[in-house]
Amino acid sequence: MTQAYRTIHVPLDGRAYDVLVGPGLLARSGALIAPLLRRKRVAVVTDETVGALHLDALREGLAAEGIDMTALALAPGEGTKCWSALERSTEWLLEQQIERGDIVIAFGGGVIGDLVGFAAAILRRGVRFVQIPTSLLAQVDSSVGGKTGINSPKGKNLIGAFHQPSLVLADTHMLRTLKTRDFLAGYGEVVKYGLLGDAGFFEWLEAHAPDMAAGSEEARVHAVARAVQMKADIVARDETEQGERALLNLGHTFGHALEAATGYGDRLLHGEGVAIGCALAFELSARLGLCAQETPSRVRAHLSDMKMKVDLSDIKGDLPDAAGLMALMAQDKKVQDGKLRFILARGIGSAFITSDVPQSAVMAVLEDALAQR
Ligand SMILES: O=C(O)C(=O)C[C@@H](O)[C@H](O)[C@H](O)COP(=O)(O)O
Repeated sequence: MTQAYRTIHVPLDGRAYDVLVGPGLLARSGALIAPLLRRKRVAVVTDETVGALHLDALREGLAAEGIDMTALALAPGEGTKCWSALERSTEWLLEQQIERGDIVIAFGGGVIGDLVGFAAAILRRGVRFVQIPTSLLAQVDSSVGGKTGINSPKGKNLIGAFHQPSLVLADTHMLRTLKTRDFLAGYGEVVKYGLLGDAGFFEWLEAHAPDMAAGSEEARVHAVARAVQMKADIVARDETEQGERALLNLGHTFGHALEAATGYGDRLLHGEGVAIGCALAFELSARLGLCAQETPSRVRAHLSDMKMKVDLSDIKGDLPDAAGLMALMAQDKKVQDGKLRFILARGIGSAFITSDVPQSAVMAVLEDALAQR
Protein backbone atom coordinates (compact mmCIF):
# COMPACT_ATOMS: atom_id res chain seq x y z
CA MET A 1 0.00 0.00 0.00
CA THR A 2 1.34 3.45 -0.85
CA GLN A 3 1.83 5.82 2.06
CA ALA A 4 -0.79 8.55 1.99
CA TYR A 5 1.44 10.92 3.89
CA ARG A 6 4.88 12.52 3.65
CA THR A 7 7.49 11.94 6.34
CA ILE A 8 9.99 14.64 7.27
CA HIS A 9 12.69 13.57 9.69
CA VAL A 10 14.12 16.01 12.21
CA PRO A 11 17.60 14.52 12.82
CA LEU A 12 18.54 15.75 16.29
CA ASP A 13 21.04 13.69 18.22
CA GLY A 14 19.11 11.71 20.86
CA ARG A 15 15.94 13.70 20.18
CA ALA A 16 15.21 12.83 16.53
CA TYR A 17 11.59 12.58 15.46
CA ASP A 18 9.32 12.45 12.43
CA VAL A 19 6.76 14.95 11.19
CA LEU A 20 4.05 13.22 9.17
CA VAL A 21 2.09 15.41 6.75
CA GLY A 22 -1.02 14.28 4.91
CA PRO A 23 -4.75 13.67 5.02
CA GLY A 24 -6.38 11.18 7.41
CA LEU A 25 -3.64 10.89 10.04
CA LEU A 26 -6.08 11.39 12.93
CA ALA A 27 -7.83 8.14 12.07
CA ARG A 28 -4.46 6.38 12.20
CA SER A 29 -3.24 8.16 15.34
CA GLY A 30 -3.44 5.02 17.51
CA ALA A 31 -1.20 2.97 15.23
CA LEU A 32 1.23 5.87 14.80
CA ILE A 33 1.49 6.73 18.51
CA ALA A 34 1.37 3.19 19.96
CA PRO A 35 5.11 2.47 19.38
CA LEU A 36 5.93 5.40 21.71
CA LEU A 37 3.80 4.18 24.62
CA ARG A 38 4.83 2.21 27.71
CA ARG A 39 1.18 1.81 28.72
CA LYS A 40 -1.94 2.24 26.59
CA ARG A 41 -3.05 5.57 28.06
CA VAL A 42 -2.48 9.18 26.99
CA ALA A 43 -3.46 12.63 28.32
CA VAL A 44 -4.67 15.10 25.72
CA VAL A 45 -4.81 18.87 26.18
CA THR A 46 -6.83 20.77 23.60
CA ASP A 47 -8.97 23.89 23.33
CA GLU A 48 -12.76 24.00 23.46
CA THR A 49 -13.17 24.74 19.73
CA VAL A 50 -10.88 21.94 18.52
CA GLY A 51 -12.23 19.61 21.21
CA ALA A 52 -15.83 20.09 20.07
CA LEU A 53 -14.89 19.45 16.43
CA HIS A 54 -12.27 16.72 16.57
CA LEU A 55 -11.82 15.11 20.00
CA ASP A 56 -14.18 12.22 19.22
CA ALA A 57 -12.22 11.42 16.06
CA LEU A 58 -8.96 11.40 18.03
CA ARG A 59 -10.53 9.17 20.70
CA GLU A 60 -11.64 6.73 17.99
CA GLY A 61 -8.24 6.78 16.30
CA LEU A 62 -6.52 5.94 19.58
CA ALA A 63 -9.15 3.38 20.62
CA ALA A 64 -8.50 1.46 17.39
CA GLU A 65 -5.20 0.42 19.04
CA GLY A 66 -6.76 0.03 22.51
CA ILE A 67 -5.32 3.33 23.79
CA ASP A 68 -7.36 5.12 26.49
CA MET A 69 -7.54 8.88 26.40
CA THR A 70 -8.28 11.46 29.05
CA ALA A 71 -8.73 15.08 27.94
CA LEU A 72 -8.69 18.68 29.15
CA ALA A 73 -10.15 21.48 27.00
CA LEU A 74 -8.97 25.04 27.62
CA ALA A 75 -10.39 28.34 26.37
CA PRO A 76 -9.34 29.06 22.76
CA GLY A 77 -7.14 32.04 21.88
CA GLU A 78 -3.74 33.58 22.53
CA GLY A 79 -4.85 34.61 26.05
CA THR A 80 -4.47 30.93 27.06
CA LYS A 81 -0.67 31.11 26.64
CA CYS A 82 -0.42 32.37 30.22
CA TRP A 83 0.69 31.37 33.71
CA SER A 84 -2.80 30.41 34.93
CA ALA A 85 -3.43 28.04 31.98
CA LEU A 86 0.04 26.55 32.50
CA GLU A 87 -0.75 25.95 36.17
CA ARG A 88 -4.14 24.45 35.31
CA SER A 89 -2.62 22.11 32.68
CA THR A 90 0.26 20.89 34.83
CA GLU A 91 -1.96 20.36 37.89
CA TRP A 92 -4.44 18.47 35.72
CA LEU A 93 -1.68 16.27 34.26
CA LEU A 94 -0.55 15.47 37.81
CA GLU A 95 -4.14 14.64 38.80
CA GLN A 96 -4.23 12.25 35.83
CA GLN A 97 -1.10 10.64 37.30
CA ILE A 98 0.87 11.14 34.12
CA GLU A 99 4.19 9.43 34.72
CA ARG A 100 7.59 10.29 33.31
CA GLY A 101 7.29 7.45 30.80
CA ASP A 102 3.86 8.56 29.52
CA ILE A 103 2.97 10.67 26.51
CA VAL A 104 1.06 13.96 26.61
CA ILE A 105 -0.70 15.03 23.41
CA ALA A 106 -0.95 18.70 22.41
CA PHE A 107 -4.06 18.74 20.20
CA GLY A 108 -4.71 22.17 18.74
CA GLY A 109 -3.14 25.23 17.17
CA GLY A 110 0.01 27.13 18.06
CA VAL A 111 -1.29 28.27 21.45
CA ILE A 112 -2.01 24.73 22.64
CA GLY A 113 1.21 23.36 21.13
CA ASP A 114 3.39 25.99 22.83
CA LEU A 115 1.57 25.79 26.18
CA VAL A 116 1.31 22.01 26.38
CA GLY A 117 4.85 21.53 25.12
CA PHE A 118 6.05 23.78 27.94
CA ALA A 119 3.86 21.93 30.48
CA ALA A 120 5.44 18.66 29.27
CA ALA A 121 8.92 20.19 29.53
CA ILE A 122 8.51 21.02 33.21
CA LEU A 123 6.20 18.21 34.40
CA ARG A 124 8.24 15.83 36.56
CA ARG A 125 11.26 17.64 34.96
CA GLY A 126 10.22 16.50 31.49
CA VAL A 127 7.80 14.06 29.90
CA ARG A 128 7.53 13.27 26.21
CA PHE A 129 4.80 14.83 24.10
CA VAL A 130 3.23 14.44 20.67
CA GLN A 131 2.06 17.41 18.64
CA ILE A 132 -1.16 17.01 16.66
CA PRO A 133 -1.38 20.49 15.13
CA THR A 134 -4.82 21.43 13.86
CA SER A 135 -4.18 24.90 12.40
CA LEU A 136 -2.15 25.81 9.32
CA LEU A 137 0.15 27.94 11.47
CA ALA A 138 0.87 25.06 13.85
CA GLN A 139 1.33 22.52 11.02
CA VAL A 140 3.88 24.58 9.09
CA ASP A 141 5.71 26.13 11.97
CA SER A 142 5.03 26.02 15.70
CA SER A 143 4.60 22.25 16.12
CA VAL A 144 8.12 21.61 14.77
CA GLY A 145 11.41 22.57 16.39
CA GLY A 146 10.67 22.41 20.10
CA LYS A 147 10.11 26.06 20.98
CA THR A 148 7.55 25.92 23.80
CA GLY A 149 6.35 28.59 26.17
CA ILE A 150 3.87 31.19 27.29
CA ASN A 151 3.56 34.97 26.93
CA SER A 152 4.33 37.56 29.59
CA PRO A 153 2.59 40.92 29.81
CA LYS A 154 6.12 42.17 29.02
CA GLY A 155 6.31 40.33 25.70
CA LYS A 156 5.61 37.34 23.54
CA ASN A 157 6.97 33.86 24.41
CA LEU A 158 9.24 35.31 27.09
CA ILE A 159 8.86 32.30 29.41
CA GLY A 160 9.60 28.91 27.90
CA ALA A 161 11.95 26.07 27.10
CA PHE A 162 13.26 24.10 24.15
CA HIS A 163 11.54 20.72 24.37
CA GLN A 164 11.28 18.66 21.21
CA PRO A 165 8.15 16.59 20.52
CA SER A 166 8.51 12.84 19.99
CA LEU A 167 6.24 12.86 16.93
CA VAL A 168 4.21 15.40 14.96
CA LEU A 169 1.04 14.37 13.10
CA ALA A 170 -0.01 17.14 10.69
CA ASP A 171 -3.34 15.87 9.34
CA THR A 172 -4.22 18.20 6.46
CA HIS A 173 -7.90 17.15 6.66
CA MET A 174 -8.08 19.13 9.88
CA LEU A 175 -7.50 22.37 7.97
CA ARG A 176 -10.96 21.99 6.43
CA THR A 177 -12.68 23.25 9.57
CA LEU A 178 -10.52 26.38 9.94
CA LYS A 179 -12.21 29.75 9.65
CA THR A 180 -10.89 31.80 6.70
CA ARG A 181 -9.26 34.32 9.04
CA ASP A 182 -7.36 31.58 10.89
CA PHE A 183 -6.31 29.92 7.64
CA LEU A 184 -4.94 33.20 6.29
CA ALA A 185 -3.18 34.00 9.56
CA GLY A 186 -1.44 30.61 9.27
CA TYR A 187 -0.59 31.45 5.68
CA GLY A 188 1.49 34.34 7.05
CA GLU A 189 3.93 31.73 8.37
CA VAL A 190 3.83 29.71 5.11
CA VAL A 191 4.81 32.70 2.99
CA LYS A 192 7.55 33.51 5.51
CA TYR A 193 9.39 30.34 4.43
CA GLY A 194 9.47 31.37 0.77
CA LEU A 195 10.54 34.89 1.72
CA LEU A 196 13.34 33.79 4.02
CA GLY A 197 14.97 31.05 2.03
CA ASP A 198 13.30 29.74 -1.11
CA ALA A 199 12.41 32.11 -3.95
CA GLY A 200 11.10 29.15 -6.00
CA PHE A 201 8.67 28.28 -3.20
CA PHE A 202 7.51 31.91 -3.07
CA GLU A 203 6.86 31.80 -6.83
CA TRP A 204 4.96 28.52 -6.38
CA LEU A 205 2.88 30.20 -3.66
CA GLU A 206 2.13 33.17 -5.91
CA ALA A 207 0.66 30.68 -8.39
CA HIS A 208 -0.90 28.09 -6.05
CA ALA A 209 -1.74 29.72 -2.72
CA PRO A 210 -5.24 30.62 -3.99
CA ASP A 211 -5.78 26.86 -4.59
CA MET A 212 -4.60 26.19 -1.04
CA ALA A 213 -7.08 28.72 0.31
CA ALA A 214 -9.83 27.22 -1.86
CA GLY A 215 -9.22 23.81 -0.28
CA SER A 216 -6.85 21.92 -2.61
CA GLU A 217 -5.49 19.05 -0.51
CA GLU A 218 -2.59 18.53 -2.89
CA ALA A 219 -1.50 22.18 -2.66
CA ARG A 220 -1.86 22.13 1.13
CA VAL A 221 0.23 18.97 1.54
CA HIS A 222 2.91 20.40 -0.75
CA ALA A 223 3.09 23.73 1.12
CA VAL A 224 3.03 22.23 4.62
CA ALA A 225 5.66 19.63 3.71
CA ARG A 226 7.96 22.21 2.07
CA ALA A 227 7.76 24.57 5.05
CA VAL A 228 8.33 21.74 7.53
CA GLN A 229 11.32 20.45 5.52
CA MET A 230 12.88 23.92 5.53
CA LYS A 231 12.30 24.25 9.26
CA ALA A 232 13.63 20.74 9.98
CA ASP A 233 16.83 21.53 8.04
CA ILE A 234 17.41 24.76 9.97
CA VAL A 235 16.55 23.25 13.38
CA ALA A 236 18.88 20.30 12.74
CA ARG A 237 21.76 22.74 12.22
CA ASP A 238 20.88 25.16 15.06
CA GLU A 239 18.44 23.67 17.57
CA THR A 240 18.67 26.39 20.22
CA GLU A 241 18.93 29.48 18.01
CA GLN A 242 22.60 30.27 18.46
CA GLY A 243 22.66 31.61 14.89
CA GLU A 244 20.87 30.55 11.72
CA ARG A 245 17.59 29.59 13.41
CA ALA A 246 16.86 33.27 13.99
CA LEU A 247 16.03 33.44 10.25
CA LEU A 248 12.73 31.77 11.18
CA ASN A 249 11.98 34.98 13.05
CA LEU A 250 11.55 36.96 9.81
CA GLY A 251 8.65 39.36 10.42
CA HIS A 252 8.49 38.52 14.11
CA THR A 253 10.40 41.50 15.56
CA PHE A 254 7.75 43.87 14.22
CA GLY A 255 4.99 41.27 14.58
CA HIS A 256 5.59 40.50 18.26
CA ALA A 257 5.62 44.22 19.11
CA LEU A 258 2.30 44.67 17.29
CA GLU A 259 0.84 41.68 19.12
CA ALA A 260 1.93 43.13 22.47
CA ALA A 261 0.53 46.53 21.46
CA THR A 262 -2.84 44.99 20.59
CA GLY A 263 -3.06 42.85 23.73
CA TYR A 264 -2.57 39.33 22.24
CA GLY A 265 -6.20 39.08 21.28
CA ASP A 266 -8.62 39.13 18.41
CA ARG A 267 -7.43 42.50 17.11
CA LEU A 268 -4.35 40.88 15.63
CA LEU A 269 -3.63 37.16 15.34
CA HIS A 270 -0.03 35.98 15.54
CA GLY A 271 0.20 35.07 11.83
CA GLU A 272 -1.35 38.40 10.86
CA GLY A 273 1.37 40.18 12.85
CA VAL A 274 3.99 38.04 11.08
CA ALA A 275 2.62 38.93 7.62
CA ILE A 276 2.62 42.67 8.40
CA GLY A 277 6.05 42.22 9.99
CA CYS A 278 7.40 40.56 6.81
CA ALA A 279 6.12 43.48 4.71
CA LEU A 280 7.84 45.93 7.12
CA ALA A 281 11.09 43.91 7.11
CA PHE A 282 11.20 44.06 3.29
CA GLU A 283 10.39 47.77 3.36
CA LEU A 284 13.28 48.32 5.80
CA SER A 285 15.58 46.18 3.64
CA ALA A 286 14.74 48.22 0.52
CA ARG A 287 15.27 51.54 2.31
CA LEU A 288 18.67 50.35 3.49
CA GLY A 289 19.54 49.53 -0.11
CA LEU A 290 19.77 45.81 0.63
CA CYS A 291 17.15 44.64 -1.86
CA ALA A 292 15.61 46.06 -5.01
CA GLN A 293 13.15 48.91 -4.45
CA GLU A 294 10.32 46.95 -6.14
CA THR A 295 10.70 43.84 -3.92
CA PRO A 296 8.54 45.11 -1.02
CA SER A 297 5.74 45.84 -3.52
CA ARG A 298 5.88 42.25 -4.80
CA VAL A 299 5.62 40.92 -1.24
CA ARG A 300 2.75 43.26 -0.41
CA ALA A 301 0.96 42.47 -3.70
CA HIS A 302 0.96 38.76 -2.88
CA LEU A 303 -0.34 39.31 0.65
CA SER A 304 -3.04 41.63 -0.71
CA ASP A 305 -4.00 39.08 -3.40
CA MET A 306 -4.51 36.60 -0.58
CA LYS A 307 -6.76 39.18 1.18
CA MET A 308 -4.48 39.29 4.19
CA LYS A 309 -3.62 42.09 6.56
CA VAL A 310 -0.62 43.90 5.08
CA ASP A 311 -0.46 47.37 6.64
CA LEU A 312 -0.72 48.94 10.06
CA SER A 313 -3.92 50.53 8.76
CA ASP A 314 -5.41 47.01 8.65
CA ILE A 315 -5.23 46.89 12.46
CA LYS A 316 -8.30 48.39 14.13
CA GLY A 317 -8.06 50.69 17.14
CA ASP A 318 -5.21 52.69 18.62
CA LEU A 319 -1.56 51.75 18.31
CA PRO A 320 1.40 53.23 20.20
CA ASP A 321 3.55 55.74 18.32
CA ALA A 322 6.83 54.66 16.66
CA ALA A 323 8.81 55.16 19.88
CA GLY A 324 6.26 53.03 21.77
CA LEU A 325 6.57 50.23 19.21
CA MET A 326 10.37 50.47 19.40
CA ALA A 327 10.14 50.09 23.20
CA LEU A 328 8.09 46.90 22.75
CA MET A 329 10.63 45.60 20.22
CA ALA A 330 13.37 46.05 22.83
CA GLN A 331 12.00 42.94 24.65
CA ASP A 332 12.75 40.78 21.58
CA LYS A 333 14.72 37.62 22.37
CA LYS A 334 17.14 38.47 19.58
CA VAL A 335 18.39 41.53 21.48
CA GLN A 336 22.12 41.14 22.13
CA ASP A 337 24.11 43.51 24.36
CA GLY A 338 21.06 45.79 24.35
CA LYS A 339 21.06 45.95 20.54
CA LEU A 340 18.20 44.70 18.38
CA ARG A 341 19.03 42.15 15.70
CA PHE A 342 16.83 42.11 12.61
CA ILE A 343 16.09 39.57 9.93
CA LEU A 344 16.40 41.51 6.68
CA ALA A 345 16.62 40.39 3.06
CA ARG A 346 18.78 40.88 -0.02
CA GLY A 347 15.83 39.69 -2.07
CA ILE A 348 13.00 37.19 -1.93
CA GLY A 349 14.43 33.96 -0.53
CA SER A 350 17.63 35.62 0.73
CA ALA A 351 17.14 36.62 4.36
CA PHE A 352 20.01 37.24 6.76
CA ILE A 353 20.54 38.28 10.37
CA THR A 354 22.03 41.65 11.22
CA SER A 355 22.45 43.99 14.16
CA ASP A 356 23.75 46.70 11.85
CA VAL A 357 20.49 48.59 11.48
CA PRO A 358 20.33 52.30 12.33
CA GLN A 359 17.55 52.97 14.82
CA SER A 360 16.61 56.04 12.76
CA ALA A 361 15.81 53.82 9.75
CA VAL A 362 13.51 51.60 11.83
CA MET A 363 11.83 54.67 13.33
CA ALA A 364 11.28 56.12 9.86
CA VAL A 365 9.67 52.91 8.56
CA LEU A 366 7.35 52.79 11.58
CA GLU A 367 6.49 56.50 11.43
CA ASP A 368 5.61 56.25 7.74
CA ALA A 369 3.56 53.09 8.28
CA LEU A 370 1.69 54.72 11.18
CA ALA A 371 1.12 57.92 9.17
CA GLN A 372 -0.84 55.91 6.57
CA ARG A 373 -3.44 54.85 9.20
O1 LIG B 1 10.89 28.11 15.53
C1 LIG B 1 11.46 29.19 15.48
O2 LIG B 1 12.65 29.33 15.75
C2 LIG B 1 10.71 30.40 15.11
O3 LIG B 1 11.19 31.50 15.30
C3 LIG B 1 9.35 30.21 14.52
C4 LIG B 1 8.41 31.35 14.79
O4 LIG B 1 7.56 31.42 13.68
C5 LIG B 1 7.56 31.11 16.01
O5 LIG B 1 6.52 32.06 16.09
C6 LIG B 1 8.32 31.13 17.28
O6 LIG B 1 7.53 30.68 18.33
C7 LIG B 1 8.82 32.51 17.65
O7 LIG B 1 9.88 32.33 18.50
P1 LIG B 1 10.45 33.46 19.43
O8 LIG B 1 11.73 32.89 19.89
O9 LIG B 1 10.63 34.71 18.62
O10 LIG B 1 9.45 33.66 20.50
